[in-house]
Amino acid sequence: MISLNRSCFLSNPGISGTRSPFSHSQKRRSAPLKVVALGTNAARTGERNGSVVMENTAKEAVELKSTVHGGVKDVYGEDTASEDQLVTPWSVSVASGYTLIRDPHHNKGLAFTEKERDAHYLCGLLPPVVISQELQVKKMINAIRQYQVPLQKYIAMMDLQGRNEKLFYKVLIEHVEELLPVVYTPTVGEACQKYGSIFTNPQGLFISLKEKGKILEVLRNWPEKNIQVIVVTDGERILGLGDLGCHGMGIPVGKLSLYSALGGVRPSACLPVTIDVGTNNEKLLEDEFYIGLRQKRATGQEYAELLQEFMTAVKQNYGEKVLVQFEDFANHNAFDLLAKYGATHLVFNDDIQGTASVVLAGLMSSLKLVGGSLADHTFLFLGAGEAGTGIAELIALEISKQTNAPVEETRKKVWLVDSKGLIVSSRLESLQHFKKPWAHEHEPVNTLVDAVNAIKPTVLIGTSGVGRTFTKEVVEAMATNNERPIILALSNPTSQSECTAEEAYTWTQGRAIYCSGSPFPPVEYEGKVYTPGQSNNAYIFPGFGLGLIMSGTIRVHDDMLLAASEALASQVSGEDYDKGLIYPPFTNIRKISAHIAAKVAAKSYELGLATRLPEPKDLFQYAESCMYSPTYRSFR
Ligand SMILES: NC(=O)C1=CN([C@@H]2O[C@H](COP(=O)(O)OP(=O)(O)OC[C@H]3O[C@@H](n4cnc5c(N)ncnc54)[C@H](OP(=O)(O)O)[C@@H]3O)[C@@H](O)[C@H]2O)C=CC1
Ligand SMILES: CC(=O)C(=O)O
Ligand SMILES: [Mg+2]
Repeated sequence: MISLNRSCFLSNPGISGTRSPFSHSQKRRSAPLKVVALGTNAARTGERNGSVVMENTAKEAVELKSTVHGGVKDVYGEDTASEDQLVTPWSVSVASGYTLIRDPHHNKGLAFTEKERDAHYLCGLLPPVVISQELQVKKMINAIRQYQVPLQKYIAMMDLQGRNEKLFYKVLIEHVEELLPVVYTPTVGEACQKYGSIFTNPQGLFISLKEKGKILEVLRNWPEKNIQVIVVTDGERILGLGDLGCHGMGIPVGKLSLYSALGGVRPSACLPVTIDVGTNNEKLLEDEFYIGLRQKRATGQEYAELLQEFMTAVKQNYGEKVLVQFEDFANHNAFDLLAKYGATHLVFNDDIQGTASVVLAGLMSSLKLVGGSLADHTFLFLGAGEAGTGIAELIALEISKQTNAPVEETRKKVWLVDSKGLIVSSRLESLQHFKKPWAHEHEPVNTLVDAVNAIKPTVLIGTSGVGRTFTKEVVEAMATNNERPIILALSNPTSQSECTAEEAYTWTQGRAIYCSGSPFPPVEYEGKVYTPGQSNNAYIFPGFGLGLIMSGTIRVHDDMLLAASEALASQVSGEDYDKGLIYPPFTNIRKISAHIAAKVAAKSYELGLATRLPEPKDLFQYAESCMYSPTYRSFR
């Protein structure tokens, strides 16, 4: 085998003179290229058997260079490595035979044609029948439906992802409303809680304190080189389930599968990462199946240094334009990381910024049902952390843009309650920095129901992570003060929802405009069926990320979040409004994501933050054309 540097990979993957036994196939444009790591680093990759397959034809590789490639120069790191640095000796061959059907990027299972079976040494390795991908989808969804337990469905989907990636995405895209609750919230929450017990094949990259000093090397163990999006967690605030340590890996894996299914970012360009600095979850530390470091969380300088090394290595390995999405960090780190790396990297905090954008979109569209402008409303939050203050700030910013009032003024339309009661000026000294802008003049109020009665909000938003905190008394107070109370119970998973759909409709006699973070089924109340909406950042981040990537954006700007909100709100149809919905259905999510991507990219060009020039004429069409398709390719 011949070691491969990037320039020859991009210009001529069918390298002549290779000693691979399948070298004849390398001249074929659609042969599945296999990039193999050999030597010392490969030995450390263990369960990959030192061999991985990259999904790139020569044509695609050249296209990558000219389109959305993430600014990578020295893909394998060999050109820039100094003599004392270790490198991974990558080389290229063609996947075939047993390796091909064990390779999730290229495996088609029974859909390999006769011709492909002949050409790629598959004869005898598969039963005689050849079926279409459509039939495979039908078979898979039927199989998933047989499982009664959601976690079994999750395991079956993860197994499919590890076996046949294209089929996984085709099933997910074609049955998105049915399968989102399986691969994402609420089931992913249960999967994280039981991650050690259900763990079989590792997914994503685990970077623990043990890797301190060699994170760059660890990144280079990952088989894919053209990474465009990284979703990273340190597992400290997994949904509303608290510190799940290394078991938080389910979240980056789930979020990135939505990046591909909902936003069309190629799966090979996505990298899930869990930073393991320990856990303070005693139950996990005592759990014999726990997969992470068995120690208390590192904090302070030790934590900061690991994150700094990670962020530096990411930029060095993948370039300036790789998007790093922070996910489910605890708020004592999340705000600081966003502020620090927002100045030097393309970073996005989904819990602060993605959530803000999705909720603002819902509020914009809800005006069609309740009337008035945003400035006419009063907002009360239960929960003043990442999600709560993130949403609050974007609402204030939007009102400020609409009314030309300073944001310090428009913030006064928004009130927040935390675990100690209403945030008011007398508490200012003791408040965390992200709560301080919300400490308005008011006498202390201890309970949510008292806050509802005192503030008389038109919109009540739950971001507390604590279930059933919108009690009957609270919801009834909202219904007394408002003809159509807007009630958003955003906490995930379902068990943490501030109130159920049934409670919201029953306690308001069907008048509530209700959304939850995790989906609830329709509710029948006094002979009428009410369809609850889902207010989840999954509407935003896939399209938002696509917009950043396709425009080569180098920094995230708040105006892009506002653009994404407007784009999402514009996709709500008259039919949706008739049903009392303030979000469009997820069935159209790829179109919605393309609209969001186009508006985000347009804003980025306007702000001078996009580097992909010239700007495409039709950004919506361009977004659609960039999207990953899970349809099988033919191998010659
Ligand atoms: N639907 C969606 O798209 C999203 C949903 N979420 C969900 O939102 C929830 C919160 O996430 P996040 O903001 O990141 O978490 P944080 O930990 O940053 O914030 C939680 C906030 O809730 C407050 N709180 C906790 N318990 C109570 C209580 N009993 N009464 C009043 N306030 C309370 C905390 O108060 P104190 O500060 O005093 O401790 C804190 O202000 C999670 O369940 C998460 O799953 C998050 C992102 C997106
Ligand atoms: C949806 C999400 O990001 C959360 O609950 O944390
Ligand atoms: Mg999150």
